[in-house]
Amino acid sequence: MADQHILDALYATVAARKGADPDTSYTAKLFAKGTAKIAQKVGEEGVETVIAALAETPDKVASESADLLYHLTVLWADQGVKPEDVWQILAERQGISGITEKASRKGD
Ligand SMILES: N=c1c2ncn([C@@H]3O[C@H](COP(=O)(O)OP(=O)(O)OP(=O)(O)O)[C@@H](O)[C@H]3O)c2ncn1[C@@H]1O[C@H](COP(=O)(O)O)[C@@H](O)[C@H]1O
Repeated sequence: MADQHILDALYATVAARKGADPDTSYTAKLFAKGTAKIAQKVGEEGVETVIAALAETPDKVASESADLLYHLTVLWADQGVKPEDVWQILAERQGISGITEKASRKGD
């Protein structure tokens, strides 16, 4: 457990809430509302993070970022995306400059 990333642990908790009682679990309530609501929450938390950056404090950016990451893990579980799928993509990108990658897409 010590070397498990907190997002992996959060994902495991979130995924285990599928089918749980919406009266006692906020995550179960989101799953019951469905993909559109879950995706909407990710968008809202993203916007709240942007607002915190533009008009509030670094502490608020951190707490909105935590809300965003939590809702993103709910979206992953809803979509059947596992954290390791995302980690794999990030690992494959390591060492590849975003500028180089963008240039390789020119003409797509
Ligand atoms: N990390 C979180 C987490 N971060 C934010 N939130 C909830 O996300 C909600 C976001 O706030 P909002 O004001 O947008 O919520 P709201 O107004 O009720 O949203 P609407 O659905 O009405 O749009 C709040 O209710 C927060 O409590 C979280 N809820 C749960 N977790 C984790 O998920 C675990 C399981 O939680 P339950 O499913 O509730 O047992 C917890 O132990 C935590 O580890």
